[in-house]
Amino acid sequence: MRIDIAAVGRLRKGPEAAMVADYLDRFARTGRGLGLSPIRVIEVEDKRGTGMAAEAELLSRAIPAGAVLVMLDERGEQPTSPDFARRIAAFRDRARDLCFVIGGADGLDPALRARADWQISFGRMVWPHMLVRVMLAEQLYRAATILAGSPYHRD
Ligand SMILES: C[S@@+](CC[C@H](N)C(=O)[O-])C[C@H]1O[C@@H](n2cnc3c(N)ncnc32)[C@H](O)[C@@H]1O
Repeated sequence: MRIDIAAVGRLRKGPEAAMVADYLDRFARTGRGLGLSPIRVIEVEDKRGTGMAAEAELLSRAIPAGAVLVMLDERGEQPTSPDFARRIAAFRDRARDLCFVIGGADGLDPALRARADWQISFGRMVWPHMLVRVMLAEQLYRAATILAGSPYHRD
């Protein structure tokens, strides 16, 4: 199963980039025996000033055809980590690829959000999009450890 993260903006070298790289590296190692390919991050230009619609256009072009669209949005569903892992496994078992989408400073264009197959939230507070990348990378790694039965996650 292929998992991509399509995100607005370029993550510069720094603590967030180091954390994302670390979690994605751990995911790649844990996911190898689980039928989960290494995660690819696709960055699109931050079009602050020209509006969300321009970013939505770039994101639409970046999203792989046929992928299940999982949008990150504070208004979305709040699954537990084990539920998140189970849902990923269910998509994998149906041979579906996933594309997680993270908006820019203005958020995700409503027309793009309307295309979501699943909207997930990391709580009702709004987080900076670069931190959301770190949180998503960690949750994906956590999901892989849950599916692998390793003791990283504790309820
Ligand atoms: C700074 S936020 C944009 C907030 C924007 N004002 C809005 O109303 O959507 C940038 C992106 O980070 C992600 N994000 C921020 N907070 C989030 C949360 N609590 N749960 C899930 N994703 C979140 C979303 O993808 C959002 O588009």
